[in-house]
Amino acid sequence: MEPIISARQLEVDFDGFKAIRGLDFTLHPGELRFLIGPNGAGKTTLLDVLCGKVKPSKGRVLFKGYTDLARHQEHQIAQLGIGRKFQAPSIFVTLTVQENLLLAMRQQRGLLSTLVAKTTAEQRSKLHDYLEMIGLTSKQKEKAGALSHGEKQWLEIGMLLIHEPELLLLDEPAAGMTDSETEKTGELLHRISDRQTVVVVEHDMEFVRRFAKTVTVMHEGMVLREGSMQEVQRDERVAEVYLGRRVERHD
Ligand SMILES: Nc1ncnc2c1ncn2[C@@H]1O[C@H](COP(=O)(O)OP(=O)(O)OP(=O)(O)O)[C@@H](O)[C@H]1O
Repeated sequence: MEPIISARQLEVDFDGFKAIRGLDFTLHPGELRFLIGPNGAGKTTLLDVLCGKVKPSKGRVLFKGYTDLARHQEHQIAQLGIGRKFQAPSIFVTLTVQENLLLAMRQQRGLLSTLVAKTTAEQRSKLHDYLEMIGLTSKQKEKAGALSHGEKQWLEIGMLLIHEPELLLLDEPAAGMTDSETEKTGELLHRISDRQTVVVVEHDMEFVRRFAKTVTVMHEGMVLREGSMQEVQRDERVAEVYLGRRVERHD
C-alpha cells in the first residue's frame, strides 16, 4: 500500500537550531499514529511541516507518494486533504453547534451566504452523520459557547472532519478534559481512523496506553523507536530519554 506520508531525511532549521534532524517517517492510510517524546523532541514541528506551517530546510515529505508538501502553502495543503487541529478551539461561540458545522461545510462561500443559504438534503444528512460521530446530536441547537471544554474540542474536530480530510493532525486532543471526556475522545479517534488517517501528538501516557495502535517516539528531532506501546515501553533507550533515567539492569 502506498504510504499517505513518506518523509525522508527531513530537517527543520530554526536560525541554526535543528528542531528536526534527518527524520524518516512513514504513515499508511487508515493508521491511528501517536507521536510521543520528551519536551522539545520535535513532535509539534513535525505536525507543522505536515500541514505546511513550517518548511523543511532539507529532505522530502511526500503526500500519497507524489505531492511534495514542502512545495505547497498551508491553505493548499488543507485543500489537498490534510486537516490540522490546534489546541485552542476556534469555534464561533455565539452560533449553535449545528450552525458551526454548517459554516464549516460551506466555508468556500462568503460568510453571509453561508448562514442564509438553504441546506440541501445532502447537507442535512451529512450534518446528521457528523453530529452523531462527535456525539453532539442532542446539543445541536445549543450555543457553542455553552458547551463543556471537551464538547468544544469535539465540535472543532467535527468542523475539520466535515471537509473530509484524508489525514487529520491533532495536538493533544484530550488536554484539559475530564476522565469521561478523555475516554470519549479516545473512542472518537478510533471511529475517525475507520475512515481517515490520524496523527496525534500526546503527552498523556495513560491515554496513549489505552488508545494507541502504533506509537512513534521522537527524541532530539529524530525517530527513536516505533511500534506498539508495549514494544516501545520495553525499549531501554526510550526509558532512558523519555523518563530521563537509565533502566536498571539485573544481569
Ligand atoms: N519557531 C521556532 N523558533 C525557534 N525554535 C523553535 C521554534 N519552534 C520550535 N522550536 C524549538 O524546536 C524544538 C522542538 O520543538 P517542538 O515544539 O516541535 O517540540 P515538541 O516535541 O512538540 O515539544 P513539546 O512536547 O514540549 O510540545 C524545541 O527545542 C523548540 O524550542
